[in-house]
Amino acid sequence: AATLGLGVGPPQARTLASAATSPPLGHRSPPCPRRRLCSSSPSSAATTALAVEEARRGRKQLGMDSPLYDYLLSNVREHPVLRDLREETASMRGSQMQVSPAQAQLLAMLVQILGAERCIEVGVYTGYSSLAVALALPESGRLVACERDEGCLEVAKRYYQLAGVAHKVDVKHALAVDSLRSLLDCSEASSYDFAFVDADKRMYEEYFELLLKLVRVGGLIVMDNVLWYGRVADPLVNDPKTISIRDFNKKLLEDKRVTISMVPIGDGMTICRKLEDD
Ligand SMILES: C[S@@+](CC[C@H](N)C(=O)[O-])C[C@H]1O[C@@H](n2cnc3c(N)ncnc32)[C@H](O)[C@@H]1O
Repeated sequence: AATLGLGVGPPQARTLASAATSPPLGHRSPPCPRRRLCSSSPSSAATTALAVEEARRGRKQLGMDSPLYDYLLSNVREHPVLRDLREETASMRGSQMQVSPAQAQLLAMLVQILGAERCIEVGVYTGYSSLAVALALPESGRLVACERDEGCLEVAKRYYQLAGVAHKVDVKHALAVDSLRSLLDCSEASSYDFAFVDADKRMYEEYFELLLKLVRVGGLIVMDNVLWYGRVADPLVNDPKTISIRDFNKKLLEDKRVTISMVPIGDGMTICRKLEDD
């Protein structure tokens, strides 16, 4: 999910019906959707701007035109409480930060495939992705949810209650780095199955290193926004967040401690599987 610092605007998490009322993407996009992420295109700055605008308008899938995006959304199974949260969040500042329903569904499936019991999320916002993870956990499961914004957490906690999963979520209201370090100080290294990172982009490398200590061998760390609206592929875009994600992606490609899969869902998520302990 995107960050407020991007300057991208309001409601992204719309209902399927309201998403369907958006002007067709094809009216404004180049003939080949792949061009949206093509850095060698002479109009790369324009296509990057288009991707950012798409996010602002609630279009949460890079490189996909309107009918196909609507079709994707109509094939997502979304828990009714997740849908209510998405609809409430749509009117809130920063709603474009929320992961898409398709992304949340993938996160939940990864948790289920892993048989995860212990999870961490970095960047909760109003709780959409964390609620999807908590719903996928068994009754005995635990999700450590790290978020610095108290107002967002109030919304998230209300929805954990509504969905009957509040007992599974351990909310850490603090800077995420401090929360992760305190888990390590409490001897919780190599004890987590799954982590999802969706917070400040300039801290990705630090979060990844801390989580690599906290996650067990075979466990997953999923990093969001790795395609950053296509900005990472545009050599003309060199703001600090873009450079940070670009550098992070480059390092991850060489990192022998994990196997990786960069999945072009939403704004891009890289799934990392830990191979070894230090
Ligand atoms: C992209 S949003 C998360 C969206 C969420 N995953 C969802 O699907 O709704 C990023 C969140 O990270 C939080 N955040 C940013 N920097 C942080 C930090 N250093 N420590 C804790 N939370 C942070 C922001 O307050 C924001 O709510």
